[in-house]
Amino acid sequence: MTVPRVTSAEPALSLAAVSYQRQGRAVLAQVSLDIPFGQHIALLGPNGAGKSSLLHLMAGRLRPESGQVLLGGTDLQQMPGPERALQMAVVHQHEFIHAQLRVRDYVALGRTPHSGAGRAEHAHAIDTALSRCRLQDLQDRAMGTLSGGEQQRSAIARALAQEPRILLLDEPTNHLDLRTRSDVLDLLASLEITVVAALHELSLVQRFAHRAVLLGERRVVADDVPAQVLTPELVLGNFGMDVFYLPLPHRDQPVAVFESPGLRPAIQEYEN
Ligand SMILES: Nc1ncnc2c1ncn2[C@@H]1O[C@H](COP(=O)(O)OP(=O)(O)OP(=O)(O)O)[C@@H](O)[C@H]1O
Repeated sequence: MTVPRVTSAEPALSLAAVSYQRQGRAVLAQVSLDIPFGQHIALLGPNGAGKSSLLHLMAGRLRPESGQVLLGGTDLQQMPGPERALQMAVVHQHEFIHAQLRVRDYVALGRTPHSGAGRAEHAHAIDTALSRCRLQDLQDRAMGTLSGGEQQRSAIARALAQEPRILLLDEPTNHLDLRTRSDVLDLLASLEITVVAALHELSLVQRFAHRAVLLGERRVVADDVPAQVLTPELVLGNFGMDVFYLPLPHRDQPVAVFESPGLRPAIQEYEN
């Protein structure tokens, strides 16, 4: 079966009234989303809101109870895995890491769907991915000897070596130190492909996302530009935190700072 080439006239990924349950309990109900090509989306929500489940549904790893997930107009469930892998790469929250594998060989696994490519093409894609994730110096190390952050960067490099048109990531900044976290978000922001990333760090959303989708109570609570989703009302209602926006001279947008509501009287007193 050949998959129609995805064109920019239709959404890269489309969820139509997708419902999903685990062990008889509804996790997502009637979720609909159209994700255009090149858009970067932050998938937000408190623990257990269904972010990972939604990413697994988008990746075709889970099957909806009802509704459809379409990749370039084709139902993902009808699309053979290798065809899907030519278009979409996934970085899971808990990647299975092959401890004995060299970093370069692990990243090269991303080339698996490109069976028709030549040696030079593979090498170029692997070198580019290693370089973008600052892994050139580690490429001969065994994966099992890397730190959690280095393994995370390797998992992202493997996904980039796949040269996908859509990249799905589940909490890609886990395990990363401050500098690497910032680098990874800048890297994601620089990608000219569709990116959907589940993120817990709300203060970083604006660094890479054009759009934020907030999940809560099995459905999409808000879906808009990040500033319209990370409003004080929605942040308090969904995360139980206050958000303050601080202008900084070197940034175009104010920086979001999250505080416990218990500190509100002290902050208001300071502001006055
Ligand atoms: N294998 C499973 N069996 C049963 N229930 C599950 C399973 N995996 C997830 N769930 C439940 O499905 C719901 C959604 O989980 P999911 O992991 O999608 O949320 P999440 O938003 O990604 O959470 P987190 O931020 O904690 O990673 C939760 O209530 C969770 O307990």
